[in-house]
Amino acid sequence: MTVSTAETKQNHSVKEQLSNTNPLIEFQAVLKEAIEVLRYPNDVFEFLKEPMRFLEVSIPVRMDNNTTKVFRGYRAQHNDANGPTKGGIRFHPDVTPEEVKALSGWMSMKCGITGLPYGGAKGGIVCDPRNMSLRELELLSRGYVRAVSQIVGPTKDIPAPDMYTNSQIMAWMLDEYDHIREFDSPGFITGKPLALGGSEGRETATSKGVLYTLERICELKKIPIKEMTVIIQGFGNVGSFLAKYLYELGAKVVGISDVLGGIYDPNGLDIPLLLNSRDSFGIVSNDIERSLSNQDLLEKECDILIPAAIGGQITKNNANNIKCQIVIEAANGPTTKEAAKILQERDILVVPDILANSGGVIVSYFEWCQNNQGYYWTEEKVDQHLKEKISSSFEKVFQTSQCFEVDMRIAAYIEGIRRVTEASRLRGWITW
Ligand SMILES: NC(=O)C1=CN([C@@H]2O[C@H](COP(=O)(O)OP(=O)(O)OC[C@H]3O[C@@H](n4cnc5c(N)ncnc54)[C@H](O)[C@@H]3O)[C@@H](O)[C@H]2O)C=CC1
Ligand SMILES: O=C(O)CCC(=O)C(=O)O
Repeated sequence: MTVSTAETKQNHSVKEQLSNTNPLIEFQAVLKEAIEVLRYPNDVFEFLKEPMRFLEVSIPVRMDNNTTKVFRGYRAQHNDANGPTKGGIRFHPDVTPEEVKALSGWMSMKCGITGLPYGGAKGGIVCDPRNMSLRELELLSRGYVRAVSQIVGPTKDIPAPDMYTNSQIMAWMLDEYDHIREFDSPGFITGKPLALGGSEGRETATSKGVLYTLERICELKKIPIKEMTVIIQGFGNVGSFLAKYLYELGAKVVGISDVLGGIYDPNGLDIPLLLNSRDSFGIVSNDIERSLSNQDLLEKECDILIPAAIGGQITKNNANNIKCQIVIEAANGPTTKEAAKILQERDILVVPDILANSGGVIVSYFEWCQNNQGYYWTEEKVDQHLKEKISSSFEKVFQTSQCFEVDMRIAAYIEGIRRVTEASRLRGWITW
């Protein structure tokens, strides 16, 4: 697959925008504010601002043209006081150590809010999977597992899919781990195919979680979803299922995008057609015209804006131009702290990533429980438990935001920090 000029331009402008945002600094800034609201000592900030463990590895891969290419890979384990660490693996050309560290911190917060018996982790490999063959991807996936095998495992650190990784990549990783350990360990990784011990409902879990969060917001604001206009940035695992569910519920999805640009129609898009024309990387067929850039799409009028692609999309540069009532963060880290402040001043509600997209890790937890028990649930059971867990997490964060008079992001961090620090304190890792 070759990269088009349009894509190069799009990537270039995204990079320019991202160059001003460092996800680790973003994570640390909100962490610090939440710790101050809690009146916890600064030692807590010093303890949580970086992952407890960070591994950087080289992965040599014999490419199809017979040359050897060496890829950089990372695994960050933020805090394991509450249990083994948990978090996805991202394959993306722009992966950086700072991004992986921040993503691991966000995972700790997510697991804390939702009360899962995990700490946060995240992995990443600097690569462009869209320009690699299946054979090369398999070798890279297996090489990554060999390189990190000492620090991962079903009771240590459990990976899962994230951007540009999927159930097939999880299957190769599981197989490699089983070879190294010499026994069958389905609980090593989640988001794997059903035939290898995956869970019903994991593929759709993140988007369903976002949907349940949105339903709660609509109830609170007393606006029916049917009357909503929605824009979704990103049409991959999260964005595409979300578009499908919203369309089925009668909402008007007026804009979507992929890495190549935005597709917009104020009368509503033909979502079934777009779903049929997307590839496994969440890219819609080139026959469909992208009338505007990703950045322009974010500034179009709608009721609900859902960033569901990459981080650093809503910044101080465009926050004043956003024209919606509610932003639901399906992606990790799409809104910078400065931008969130501007949106709050403009009375735009932001539902934070660490709450809104926690459906993925919640169902990954159910998958791990099923693997440990060797007993598998129906999709209805998975869905019912997901709804219960995300709804109770939402109520907790909402109450905390009222109680401390803070926005939902700070409230979500407060819940995450409380749980991580309680376990760390009981273990004697921090004292005050
Ligand atoms: N898959 C999961 O279970 C979870 C995913 N997330 C987050 O949701 C977001 C999306 O993840 P997935 O849907 O799994 O990824 P994916 O790889 O399935 O899809 C990514 C989508 O984003 C688009 N995209 C890539 N680069 C872009 C750019 N520069 N500008 C605009 N669009 C771009 C792609 O074309 C594709 O449509 C990520 O931030 C991820 O960390 C969060 C929680 C769980
Ligand atoms: O399913 C998981 O364990 C982690 C999903 C993830 O990486 C995320 O929530 O960002």
